[in-house]
Amino acid sequence: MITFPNAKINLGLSITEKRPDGYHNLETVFYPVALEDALEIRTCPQADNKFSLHQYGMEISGNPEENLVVKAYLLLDKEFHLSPIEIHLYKHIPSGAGLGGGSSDAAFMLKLLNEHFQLNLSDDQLEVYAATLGADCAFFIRNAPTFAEGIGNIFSPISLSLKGYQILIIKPDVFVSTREAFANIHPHHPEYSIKEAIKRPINEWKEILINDFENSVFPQHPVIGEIKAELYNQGAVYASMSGSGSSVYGLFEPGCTLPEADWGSNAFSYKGKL
Ligand SMILES: C[C@](O)(CO)[C@H](O)COP(=O)(O)OP(=O)(O)OC[C@H]1O[C@@H](n2ccc(N)nc2=O)[C@H](O)[C@@H]1O
Ligand SMILES: Nc1ncnc2c1ncn2[C@@H]1O[C@H](COP(=O)(O)OP(=O)(O)OP(=O)(O)O)[C@@H](O)[C@H]1O
Repeated sequence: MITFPNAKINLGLSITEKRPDGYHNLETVFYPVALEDALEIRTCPQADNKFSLHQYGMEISGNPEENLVVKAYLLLDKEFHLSPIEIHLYKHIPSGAGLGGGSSDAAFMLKLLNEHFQLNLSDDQLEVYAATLGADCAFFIRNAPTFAEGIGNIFSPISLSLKGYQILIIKPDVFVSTREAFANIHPHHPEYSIKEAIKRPINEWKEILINDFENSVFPQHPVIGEIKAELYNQGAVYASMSGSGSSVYGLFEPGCTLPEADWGSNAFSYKGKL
């Protein structure tokens, strides 16, 4: 059985307060994007090991046990004693990009196992499992435009459609640590609530929809801010860093030609439709 875990972008991201547990409360809108990994599982009842992981495409650091798809399998195996499986993961979503690639793989693995082994878990139950694997994971269970608060795990659906808009995502060859990005933030409540900002026409977002991480990440990695400026130069209606970086996206009017530019050596780029 095969599935295609997709990426997300953040439309606005306010870090509102630091919590006693060290995490931060935030507000953001998650929006799914059709940049996808591929994830396949096959049951191997006779296998000696519970799982084997075969990876292709972009490399991910860490041992198989640290891969979020394996963590997702072991989480459900603890409860439901699943058959051994072979996992094939093709990585196309860059890591350390703020695109939620690892989180998406984990959530899609839970959904895949639920279907494959007929566990009959509801979306609510899957979200609870997903939330234990990472801050962004639960979003990918329902995978629809969502306003998120808390540590990024309390959801309310929003009616927002960017259908027809085009997206260009650029990830320069720069690694931003999410943990460090949070550590450099001075939390505050936004002047213009993201929930309200998102209701305004897209051509007004430039002034009112802000990702708080840009202020702390751009000075350390100027190339990321330069890409954002270039996306506006080239006609983006809205441009922003996603999550804690290092990727930046631009939204472009339906039908316009997306820019071709030299985004720097080893930069990753993706063009698609929302
Ligand atoms: C910034 C976002 O990308 C917004 O979409 C996410 O909140 C980050 O999610 P993520 O990469 O899945 O983050 P995790 O792997 O769960 O956490 C990495 C580290 O970021 C910090 N962290 C994360 C989420 C949060 N709400 N507050 C935090 O302070 C913690 O130090 C944590 O140890
Ligand atoms: N299946 C996986 N795909 C990608 N990264 C994984 C996976 N499993 C574990 N990881 C680890 O998770 C870390 C972050 O990966 P991820 O792709 O979620 O990045 P991100 O861009 O920081 O996402 P986010 O938007 O959640 O901040 C990487 O350092 C990687 O070692």
